[in-house]
Amino acid sequence: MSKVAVLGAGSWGTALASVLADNNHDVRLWSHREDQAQEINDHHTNKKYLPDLNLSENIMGYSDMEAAVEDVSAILVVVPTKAIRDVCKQLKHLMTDDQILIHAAKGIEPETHKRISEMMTDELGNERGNKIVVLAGPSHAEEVAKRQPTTVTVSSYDLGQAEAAQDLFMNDRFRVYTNSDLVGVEIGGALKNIIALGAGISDGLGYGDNAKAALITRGLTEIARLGGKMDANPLTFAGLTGVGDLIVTCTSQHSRNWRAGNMLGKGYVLDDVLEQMGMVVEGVRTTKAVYQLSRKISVDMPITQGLYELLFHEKDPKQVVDQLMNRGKTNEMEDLAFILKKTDE
Ligand SMILES: NC(=O)C1=CN([C@@H]2O[C@H](COP(=O)(O)OP(=O)(O)OC[C@H]3O[C@@H](n4cnc5c(N)ncnc54)[C@H](O)[C@@H]3O)[C@@H](O)[C@H]2O)C=CC1
Ligand SMILES: O=C(CO)COP(=O)(O)O
Repeated sequence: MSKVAVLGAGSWGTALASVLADNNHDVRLWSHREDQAQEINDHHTNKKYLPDLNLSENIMGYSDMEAAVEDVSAILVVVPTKAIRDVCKQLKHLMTDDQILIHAAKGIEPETHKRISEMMTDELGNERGNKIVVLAGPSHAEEVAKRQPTTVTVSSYDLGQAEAAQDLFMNDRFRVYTNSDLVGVEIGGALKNIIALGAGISDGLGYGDNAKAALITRGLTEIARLGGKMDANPLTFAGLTGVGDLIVTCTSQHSRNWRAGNMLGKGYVLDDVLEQMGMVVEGVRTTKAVYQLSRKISVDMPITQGLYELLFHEKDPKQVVDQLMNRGKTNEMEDLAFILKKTDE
């Protein structure tokens, strides 16, 4: 079996480390906090992020990145989007060409509007960048940690690398598909967090299932509209990393984005919500990034726009709902036509 380094010991890094350990790999779980690495080694727990999980003896905590990545066959980066560049800068001089590089983060960078693999490529160079694998899909850490059935997708410009990642993770509780559309997989994974914030707000306001179904469906349309413009394959949005992740994040109380939205809908202010969450809520920064990007490349994204105004200009949630409901008349088929056109090509 292989040695694998997992960089990032939050909830998702820890859950994925457990999947790897179940597959009998030797897992080095790196944290930038020494006390956390110590807790993993001394108590085989990571109480802050997954309080009910007893970690396998196959998982060792590391706070020294150099030691964590030495001689491993694969490196998995699982930190929030805002820490990706920092981690890659440290990693650049420590990794070797033969190591498989996977990331499992979901976000778009506000300043540059870049996807995670693009940010990593900036830091690590094109040669390395072309081999990066993304792992995404409907997968809350809390359920993966309990070994509940979960499906994800891995994608890379280099299919061989994606298949190698599939082999590392796949087991009878954690089913891994490949998909060659890296852009679509990353866009779906990042943008569903925006819509999940909206779904949480809708629930927090006391609206029902009709409103949530509308958000999910119309949210998917605007994700696919932006994705189409970014050269994603629109069919990807019908898959696990599109509608699959949208459903789980908009409907699960495990979702940090849904929970943050729910508090906003109940009237809490953003700073207090983020402080109370204590874990990353990627949708907030991604909303800003995607709103700006949509303006730059002229893609109509009314839900994202409403959420941007709510999050960054303190617009009242009810006013945002009114704004969405009172938009001009639209023909649904015309709206979706570009998907048919794209898949015909
Ligand atoms: N939690 C989940 O169920 C899932 C999360 N994800 C994605 O995985 C990524 C990580 O999320 P979570 O693990 O949930 O976050 P988290 O909030 O549970 O943990 C974040 C971890 O990153 C570490 N960190 C923060 N800044 C750092 C830095 N500058 N350098 C090194 N480490 C740093 C923190 O100490 C913490 O261990 C996000 O992009 C999230 O969207 C994707 C799928 C599922
Ligand atoms: O990406 C996720 C599930 O697939 C996790 O979503 P949250 O960050 O909203 O918890």
